[in-house]
Amino acid sequence: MALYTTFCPQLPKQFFKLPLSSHPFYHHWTSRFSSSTVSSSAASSNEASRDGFPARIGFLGLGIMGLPMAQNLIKAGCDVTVWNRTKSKCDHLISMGAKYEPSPQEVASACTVTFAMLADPDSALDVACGKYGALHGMTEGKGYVDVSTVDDTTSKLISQRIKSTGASFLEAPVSGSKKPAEDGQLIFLTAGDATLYEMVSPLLDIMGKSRFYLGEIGNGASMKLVVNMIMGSMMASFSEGLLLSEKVGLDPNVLVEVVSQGAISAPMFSMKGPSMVQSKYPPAFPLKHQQKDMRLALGLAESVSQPTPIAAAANELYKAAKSHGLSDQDFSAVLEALKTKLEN
Ligand SMILES: NC(=O)C1=CN([C@@H]2O[C@H](COP(=O)(O)OP(=O)(O)OC[C@H]3O[C@@H](n4cnc5c(N)ncnc54)[C@H](OP(=O)(O)O)[C@@H]3O)[C@@H](O)[C@H]2O)C=CC1
Ligand SMILES: O=CC(=O)O
Repeated sequence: MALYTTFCPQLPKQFFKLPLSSHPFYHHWTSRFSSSTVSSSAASSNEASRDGFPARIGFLGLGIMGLPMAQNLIKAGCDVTVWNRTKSKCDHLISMGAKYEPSPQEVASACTVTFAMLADPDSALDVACGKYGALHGMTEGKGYVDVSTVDDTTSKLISQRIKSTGASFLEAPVSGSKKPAEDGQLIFLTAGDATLYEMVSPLLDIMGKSRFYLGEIGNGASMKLVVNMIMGSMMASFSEGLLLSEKVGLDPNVLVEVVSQGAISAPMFSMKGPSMVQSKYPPAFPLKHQQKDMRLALGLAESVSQPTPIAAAANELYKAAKSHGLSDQDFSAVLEALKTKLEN
């Protein structure tokens, strides 16, 4: 399997303040999506909106990440149709002008491109391919972009099913948390249909600061899992350091400051350290999702017989944190599991 990496530098944000009709992909997009193969509902959705955006865009899954991502599309003038399992989470976006459809199928049917931001492999698969899943609204000429963090096997399965309708599929998990999502500063790790990638790039650039195209389906999912495996191990190690500093009579706030000035400085430590010292974990990246990513990354490592002892040890800590009721706290709450372990 050839892995090739193309880094597409972020176009300046001002670029998107121009009417989209001046974007190089605009004509490509409008001509592709106004082809006769598009269903009638999609054909009507292909008319340029009043702000010059060429298509109706669907967004499925409005949790911590999906909501601000969809919101940024709306703010940029896109014609967005939303769905979420818990309908009340759509209300804010509807008040901003979003349309609503009662199922993923109906969103996909009404839209040209549909994004999905779901919790885990099971929900991503169900929303894409389940009974009222997006699959049933997809036809040739449409695109499905899954931005959830899942494993490569799940992504390949969703891709196969979506493509069996004649539609295109792109996996595009994101690196970056709640604040980068709000600020349109996410990093997209994409793979799959290159034409769809080109077509949705202006939308990715509204939601993100950079994007990587990694080739075959599965490469985006795997890249995301490797990144989050590193992140999860770093957070577990940082937690040990904070607790150790305190136990030996040092001020953990000073440790955060020292770390921030050296070679191991990381924005994550500077951002989360101060609240961790106060045992506060407002959820930006829920701990249950970090543990899911550790589990999936370990499965990935297993598939190629790669030893990952550090990640395996960190995973045990996240599992312990979950069993202590910390699933919905920020993943930095892994520190609490370590405290409990030390106290036991
Ligand atoms: N938070 C973060 O910092 C980041 C998260 N991610 C990844 O993005 C994805 C979403 O994360 P985040 O927004 O934080 O998660 P949340 O837990 O806030 O949101 C999860 C979303 O999935 C929906 N969902 C869950 N189960 C089902 C189901 N069975 N059927 C239909 N919908 C379901 C939820 O619907 P409902 O509202 O009804 O519960 C909600 O819309 C995850 O894969 C995560 O790993 C990636 C980068 C950063
Ligand atoms: O997946 C989480 C993130 O911060 O990236």
